[in-house]
Amino acid sequence: MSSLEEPLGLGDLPKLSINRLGSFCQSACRSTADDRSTGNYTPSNSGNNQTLFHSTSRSWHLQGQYTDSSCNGVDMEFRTLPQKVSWDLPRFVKVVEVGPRDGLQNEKNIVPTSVKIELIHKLVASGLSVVEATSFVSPRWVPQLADAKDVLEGIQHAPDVRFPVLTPNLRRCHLQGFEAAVAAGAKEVAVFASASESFSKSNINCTIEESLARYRDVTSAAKKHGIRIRGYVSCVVGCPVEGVVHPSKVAYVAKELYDMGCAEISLGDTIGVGTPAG
Ligand SMILES: CC(C)(COP(=O)([O-])OP(=O)([O-])OC[C@H]1O[C@@H](n2cnc3c(N)ncnc32)[C@H](O)[C@@H]1OP(=O)([O-])[O-])[C@@H](O)C(=O)NCCC(=O)NCCSC(=O)C[C@@](C)(O)CC(=O)[O-]
Repeated sequence: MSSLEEPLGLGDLPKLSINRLGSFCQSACRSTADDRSTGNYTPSNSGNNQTLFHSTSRSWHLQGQYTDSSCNGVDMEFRTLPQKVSWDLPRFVKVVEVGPRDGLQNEKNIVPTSVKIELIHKLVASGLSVVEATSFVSPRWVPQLADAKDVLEGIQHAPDVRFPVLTPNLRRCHLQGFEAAVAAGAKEVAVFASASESFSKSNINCTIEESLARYRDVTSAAKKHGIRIRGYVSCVVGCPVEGVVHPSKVAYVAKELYDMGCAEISLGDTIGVGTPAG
């Protein structure tokens, strides 16, 4: 699942100018640093060769001759490749890792809490800075994540890593949903709507409008607590029951989520039908 932190219009996309295509391929093998605010990007220099990848306003340039033996033991030089290749790329790609939630919610066998915590720590250690940790949903609906409180309380929080959790409602009774998430230390939550009525019904047992009303409660409480909110729209291309989903429905739900304060909207091709035509 990917999402854009800020919507980029075509005009906002930077032009990528690369003097040597091969250099780009090689640097991609071992990229290490990515300064999102400036667009500066400096691959590691573990080999003997130097390369610099930087941006000046909207243009990216790769400078210097580059040979590298660090990727697959191949020593390549790209003198013969085209001198300049240009195409449009976004300034950065944000990865939101959802395995501990989206992956484990479907596991036939319930994964022990300690293993979930270890998984999350390993994902963070691999360099991921946003790891969706769990869901504060009904344990009747998703027994695999019934230990949400223990998982969120058990992980080591770090200032530069975010652990959003799914919250389907403010609460139903006792300490549930958003309120339980906050009590367990959540600093970021996600609400999840659908562009398809059938999917909404089967996933969260309510209509799209009912879900949006619940999420308005969640988002207004989140704003009071200074908690960041992500929004999901499921079935943005197709629904397993309804088939094709019209883009206007997706736009409607996304705008509602945006208007209620979601800082980021994930458009999910939930059943994976958004493949290129032809
Ligand atoms: C939304 C509900 C809760 C409605 O479920 P409901 O049964 O309609 O809820 P209700 O209000 O009638 O309450 C029924 C029972 O649930 C309890 N309850 C009510 N709320 C909570 C709560 N927050 N936490 C714990 N318990 C809760 C409530 O206390 C009550 O308990 P009882 O009195 O019967 O003992 C339910 O349908 C649910 O939990 N659904 C979650 C489904 C889910 O997690 N789906 C997977 C995530 S979505 C997804 O994967 C898509 C996504 C995000 O990845 C994007 C994409 O790829 O498309």
